[in-house]
Amino acid sequence: MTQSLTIPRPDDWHLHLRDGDMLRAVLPETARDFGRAIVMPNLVPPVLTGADAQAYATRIADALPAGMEFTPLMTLYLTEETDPADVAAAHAAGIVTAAKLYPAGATTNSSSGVRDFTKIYPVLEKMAEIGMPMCVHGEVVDSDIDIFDREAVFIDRVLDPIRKEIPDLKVVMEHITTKNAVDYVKASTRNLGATITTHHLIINRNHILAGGIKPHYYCLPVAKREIHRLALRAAATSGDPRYFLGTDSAPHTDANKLQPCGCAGCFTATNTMPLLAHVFEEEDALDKLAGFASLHGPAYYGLPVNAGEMTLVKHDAAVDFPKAIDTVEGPVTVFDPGYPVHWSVA
Ligand SMILES: NC(=O)N[C@@H](CC(=O)O)C(=O)O
Ligand SMILES: [Zn+2]
Ligand SMILES: [Zn+2]
Repeated sequence: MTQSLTIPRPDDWHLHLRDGDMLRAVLPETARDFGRAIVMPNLVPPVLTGADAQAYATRIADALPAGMEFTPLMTLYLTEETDPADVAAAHAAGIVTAAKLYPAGATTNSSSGVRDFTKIYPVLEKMAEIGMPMCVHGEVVDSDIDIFDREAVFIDRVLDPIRKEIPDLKVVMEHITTKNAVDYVKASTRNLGATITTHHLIINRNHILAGGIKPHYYCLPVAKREIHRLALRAAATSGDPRYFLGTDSAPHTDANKLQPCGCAGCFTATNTMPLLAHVFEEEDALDKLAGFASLHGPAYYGLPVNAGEMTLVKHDAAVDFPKAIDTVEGPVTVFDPGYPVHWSVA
């Protein structure tokens, strides 16, 4: 029996497109399925100013293959030196949609991020005033905090104080990985949403570590215990509009992943929508996929839903996805859920 599901064309509310040859290789993987994406600013050097964002948006447009339609929603990388006036001007000009807070040292290319969060209060106040969302990588970096606790501690020590100080600031907790984050979002009354990745709905920390180390499952924030994965699945499939898809698809070449000190990131742009159909079907929640992937994100960001549609089809036979995509720098392995998937995009 062939089953199908049609939803409005989805968006990706957290994506790494990189630059140069890597951008050209990975952009079609996203543009094929997604209308828009919030494009992360953690390039080297980072996207710091409105002018940087404008230039990066142009490079993305130039890299888009003819005939594909895709709108990058640009972000600025917050530092202790970010100029509130530049942020406001770039937002008013429609160049940027949001600004991203990286605690310094928390993740890939975050060394220019923030150490003293009070230093960015002026820019956050300006963002609150103009209705510009702050996206946040929510992990503390203290070496005495266990890596599996870094998200929960960030909520208590950093995020909640910022939200209490600036309650009008619209916040998106990016790539949440814990029940603590799910509950924190659920308990909020306004100005808080969260993105959830595809891979955190599929893997827990056993998948990374049991039976041999799996570098392709290593990302940040690192996948947690099973109770957290289950909380994320419940949130994503609940229909609650505060949770929406942000794949955090983060391409690194195999050469950079398969190292004594390998890079963090899972590359899911290629097969995210079939994987989500699989997950939502398992949760008996296929009727909630449109909300999670296509409706809640635009509603939170105050943008229209995409005009087009996507149809997902379930096949009797398992579907083959590419194992890797080729780039000039070498192959980038596509996330493998470790089980057969029967869904594809029509
Ligand atoms: N998620 C990751 O593991 N990696 C991301 C950075 C990030 O989103 O934290 C990357 O840029 O590679
Ligand atoms: Zn991150
Ligand atoms: Zn990311």
